[in-house]
Amino acid sequence: MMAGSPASLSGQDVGSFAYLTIKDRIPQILTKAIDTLHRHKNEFFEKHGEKGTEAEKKAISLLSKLRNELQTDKPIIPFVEKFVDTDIWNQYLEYQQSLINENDGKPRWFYSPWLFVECYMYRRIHEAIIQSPPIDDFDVFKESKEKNFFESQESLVALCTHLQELRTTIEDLDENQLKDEFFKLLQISLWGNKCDLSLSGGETSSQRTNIINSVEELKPFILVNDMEHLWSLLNNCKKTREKASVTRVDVVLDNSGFELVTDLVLADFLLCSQLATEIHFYGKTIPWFVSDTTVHDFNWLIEQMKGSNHKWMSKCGADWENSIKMGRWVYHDHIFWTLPHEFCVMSQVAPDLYAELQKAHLILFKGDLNYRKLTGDRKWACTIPFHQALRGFHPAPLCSVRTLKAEVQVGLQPGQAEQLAASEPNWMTTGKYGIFQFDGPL
Ligand SMILES: O=P(O)(O)OC[C@H]1O[C@](O)(CO)[C@@H](O)[C@@H]1O
Ligand SMILES: [Mn+2]
Repeated sequence: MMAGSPASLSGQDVGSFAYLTIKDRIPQILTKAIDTLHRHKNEFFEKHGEKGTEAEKKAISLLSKLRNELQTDKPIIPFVEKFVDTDIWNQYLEYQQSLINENDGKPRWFYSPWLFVECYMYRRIHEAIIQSPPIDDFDVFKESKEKNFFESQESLVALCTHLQELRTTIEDLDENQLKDEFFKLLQISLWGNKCDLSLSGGETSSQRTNIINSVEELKPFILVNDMEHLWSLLNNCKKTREKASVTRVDVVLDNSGFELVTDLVLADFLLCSQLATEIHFYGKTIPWFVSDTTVHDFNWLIEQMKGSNHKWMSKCGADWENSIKMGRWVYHDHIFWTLPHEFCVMSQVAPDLYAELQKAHLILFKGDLNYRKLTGDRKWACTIPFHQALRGFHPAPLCSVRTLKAEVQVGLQPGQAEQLAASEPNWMTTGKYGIFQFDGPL
């Protein structure tokens, strides 16, 4: 731990959101994963015969064992199955062990940092699956991610229609109108983050109302609003860039389904408004926090949209496929995103990724988990500056776009947190509030 940084959020604090997540939400997610495997039994048999049935049983028994370890607060055990990140994970487990001063103290579910044990849980789900060939490429969360997409159809159609209309008039917009549109699509992408499936324990959390009409009403719930900085930065790039030179915006993606579409709509707008010339996306290499985007989800969603019988939705799908083909959109994978590390160690743990991010003019970090990793998921006072909480993580100008779902928030005005807490004790964890929090030279 770096000197001067506060303790990590953890299940030690009985009654905290971290505690309740480990006690209730995580076991619920495990139970759901087990149930999903069970329901796919016939499919595994049809595909692989007896071997498929055996694999299903094995995966279920590994997950049941995991749930039992968690519920009885057993020590965190090392990973056994060889995978690209197994050694790094096991080293991290040793590091967590080294932080414990007691003799023979072992990292445990309710004792260790919440960020660590929650990431560990998802990595163990992955281990259970890869230990169970031939179903070792099964994504236990795929179904819920797809359901979220289908249940949000109406709102997505409205969003795609809005984007396509905007594209036909974009040339005629003056600077102020363009800025208004930029702000609108940013806010849609922010509120898209309400729809993750991990907070709801894997239950559906789709977008059923037309989000475009809600943007104005939701404005009072934005606690930190640095949208103006994002505009000045990108508008400046646009005005000063030479012909053929690049303005690159990187988006560290969060959830698939509705949220992903809001991110892609924003990305589309950034290119057609010429606020950016290139967009780079980062997704997860393994199924993560239920709804996080993997490359399969990314491609699946674009394919689905392309095949939609709604004219504008299918146009979006086709345009986006083309952006990828032309290299204006680039998708990146990196194992770092599914490690438990705080971002302040990225330059040491994943220097290649850090170097990649340094090429961006602006990085958007979507979602709550990314915010927890940006700030280290620590008990910061709500008023300490964001820059300080980043503890040296400054690859490029960056902005967190997240709705609040964990008890960490920095950079608030004095008194702001107290005022919120007085009227709403759970203001930090319901996803009702959101932030655009920027760090970078102004
Ligand atoms: O998809 P997001 O916005 O990263 O949110 C995932 C969130 O789910 C939770 O883990 C709940 O378990 C949050 O606390 C966590 O940060
Ligand atoms: Mn997520």
